[in-house]
Amino acid sequence: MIDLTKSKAAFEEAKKYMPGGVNSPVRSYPHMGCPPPFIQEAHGSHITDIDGNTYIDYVGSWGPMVLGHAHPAVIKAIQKAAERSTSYGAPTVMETEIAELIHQVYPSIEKMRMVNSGTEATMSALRAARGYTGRDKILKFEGCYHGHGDSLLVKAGSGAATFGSPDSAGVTKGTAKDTLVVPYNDIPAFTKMMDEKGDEIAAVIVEPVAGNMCCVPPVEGFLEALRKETEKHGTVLIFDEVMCGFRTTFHGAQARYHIHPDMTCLGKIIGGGLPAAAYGGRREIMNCIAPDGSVYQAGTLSGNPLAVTAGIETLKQMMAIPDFDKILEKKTKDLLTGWKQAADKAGVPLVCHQSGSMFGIFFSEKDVLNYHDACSANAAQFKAWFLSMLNQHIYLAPSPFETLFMSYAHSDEDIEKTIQAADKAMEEAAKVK
Ligand SMILES: Cc1ncc(COP(=O)(O)O)c(C=O)c1O
Ligand SMILES: N[C@H](C=O)CCC(=O)O
Repeated sequence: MIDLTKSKAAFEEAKKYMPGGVNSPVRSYPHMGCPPPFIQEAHGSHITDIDGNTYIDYVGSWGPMVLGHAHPAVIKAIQKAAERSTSYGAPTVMETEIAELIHQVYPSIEKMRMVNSGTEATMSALRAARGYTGRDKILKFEGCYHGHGDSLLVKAGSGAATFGSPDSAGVTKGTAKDTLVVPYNDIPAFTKMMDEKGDEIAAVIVEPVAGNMCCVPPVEGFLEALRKETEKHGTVLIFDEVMCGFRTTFHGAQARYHIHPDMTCLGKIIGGGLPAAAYGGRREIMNCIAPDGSVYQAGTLSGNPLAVTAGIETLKQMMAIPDFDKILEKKTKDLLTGWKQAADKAGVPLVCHQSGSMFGIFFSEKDVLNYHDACSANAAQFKAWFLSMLNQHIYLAPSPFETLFMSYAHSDEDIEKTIQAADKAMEEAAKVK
């Protein structure tokens, strides 16, 4: 068993001053039966806690650390930028540089605006879509998480699902009534809703690869149906690629599935581990944003020079490695193949999902296509698996609703060690019904 004495004490102290002792709920290790390791530092594929335990990390700060932690080139670029000041609140050339870079990789993003979090990106994209169409309603999918904006905390995934509060308290009935919800991957339910209400719906927002009910890729025809129906009804189609952007493929889910959304939200990787996100899309829609148009959206720290520098350096490092996304996809596949073999050996039914370098497993006999299926997976087996992996120094997300991430820094040796640990962890899961 790993020793978490110092983390336990730090957690108790933190709980005196912060709700749940954390600044984001899932970090509190809900229902996992151990305190969260409090982190000291992280390098490459490894993360170390204040008790001195070092783990192989598959959380990667929930996605951004695609190059691994403390990548030397990214750190150097941030240090140099910091010497020139940490914020200007005024335009810089580097903001145009990152917008051009992103446009190159995501041609559907003709114009974009930088913000500080994925939450701001989706919230602002929805406001833009409402301003552009003059409509109030939006449609989202059950189990998808788009950050904690009021209108999106309806049937939400991620921590909202983990804590059993997918419909958050504090969201007014008035706000919630404008959010329509349909099961993910359910083409008939979606088409029916669009037939009935399509002309009132400003935007359909979707995680094109869902990553907040663990990892659930779209079924064949789902994203195509979204594109077809939104076009028919003059509804803005928003791809929330905050998580799956640069991971499903370097060019996102929109390239993998050949769908051109009207708007895209990005985050995580584009800040290189610092707070940055962006929303953008068709020029005609983005021209509605102030100061060009009447949809207001602003930010004191938007386009922050440290975050933009870290983002540009991260993207450039990724672009400099041929087949970067394919390399990560292969590492991920190798890992999941080993986990599946471990599960088969232990007689544990396991469903493995992957999209590029994002991945997840379900303790389930049948495939998982939506939030209902994800909720039906065996939570007790997940807990046994998770604790065994942690005790073997493998750092996974402490919830069956979260996705895991591979980084370039993960070596073959890391993957081999993680597969060996899975042998024992699956045996532990097998003991639980
Ligand atoms: C798909 C998706 N959209 C939006 C968000 C919100 O981003 P943030 O946590 O940066 O506000 C997240 C993650 O939290 C996410 O996974
Ligand atoms: N699933 C969330 C984002 O992707 C995890 C981040 C958080 O809630 O802290």
